Amino acid sequence: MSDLRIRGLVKRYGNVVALGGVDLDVPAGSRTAVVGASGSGKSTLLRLVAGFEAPDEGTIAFGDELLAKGPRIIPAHKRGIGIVSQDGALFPHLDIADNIGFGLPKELSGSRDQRIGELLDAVELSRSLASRRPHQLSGGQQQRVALARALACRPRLMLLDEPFSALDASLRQNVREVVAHALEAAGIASILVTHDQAEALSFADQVAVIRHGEFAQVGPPDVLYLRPLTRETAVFLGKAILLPARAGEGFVDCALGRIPADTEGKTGAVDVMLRPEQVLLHAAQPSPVGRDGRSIPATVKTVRFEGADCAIVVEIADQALQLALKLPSFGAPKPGDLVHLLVGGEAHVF
Ligand SMILES: Nc1ncnc2c1ncn2[C@@H]1O[C@H](COP(=O)(O)OP(=O)(O)OP(=O)(O)O)[C@@H](O)[C@H]1O
Repeated sequence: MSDLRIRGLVKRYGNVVALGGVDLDVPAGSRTAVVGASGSGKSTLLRLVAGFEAPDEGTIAFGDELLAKGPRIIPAHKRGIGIVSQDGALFPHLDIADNIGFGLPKELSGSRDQRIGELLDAVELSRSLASRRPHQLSGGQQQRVALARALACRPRLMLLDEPFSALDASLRQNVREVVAHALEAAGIASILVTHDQAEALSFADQVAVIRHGEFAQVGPPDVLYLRPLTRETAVFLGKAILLPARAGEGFVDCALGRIPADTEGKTGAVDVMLRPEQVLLHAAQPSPVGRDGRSIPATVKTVRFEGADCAIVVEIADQALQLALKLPSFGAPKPGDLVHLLVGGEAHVF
């Protein structure tokens, strides 16, 4: 199986540059997520890869096979690419078996039922649902049928266009895991477009952050989350604590004391980023460790219960600095409590 290679892809709509020259490699069997705000160019990229539209410039290829070279394109139905859209787009007048069977080659007639059964298994749906119509299934079940239908023709790439966005939060995670597992089992590469950062980070091996038609950063999810190239990407991907600091070799001095950091040759005044979950909170000891030690005394200002976690604001007294943290609700402190802050892991230096 070949990798998908996108080079210098440009798409304009009149004066609007929807894609400003993007490069992307999607290795065979891997999962890529493209995440960006509304209007950033996600759907445009998907439409060009699917073959629904032609680029103005650039190439899309599988190995040596060119799918698009500027406006000259291979049509969508000859690309071997499957698509699952936001609403699943199942045929309402066909039952589930026929919806899935729609994608199967005609010559398969004898083993058709067997294959439909296997596809239902692959997306973890009971075979007993085969005779129902789409409206007799839940939203999550419908999306799994949509995936089964798209898997039926054994595509070399699956495009997932916000397929989980209409589902409620707990179901979304479950369907996402089923989809990821089914794609992995079938060895099919995928591109998920989403505006949901957590979804992108948890689904993919590779995440591309798109902004104004260009990739701000492409890489493994943990690298993007912990080592974003810019502050903008840092705050787009999750809550961030941004602090001024002075960098030495492998560490920084900041309001949270001296902490290890990926300084990579940078010295002097820098900005650093920590994720809130890196700041751990301990009940104050009888003799607090001072700023020159490893933990920093602080006062809890507010605690907001959010279920499993709670949002806590602490103030580092002598710095008049407030930090917003996230902690497990179980055993959380109360407003007014004196606590110690201890940083886990490295700070990221910009
Ligand atoms: N057919 C079109 N004609 C004119 N402009 C378009 C067309 N399609 C997209 N655009 C513009 O191109 C830009 C990128 O649009 P695109 O739909 O790719 O964004 P998106 O990231 O998918 O947004 P959303 O998350 O809201 O779906 C936007 O500025 C949009 O207005």
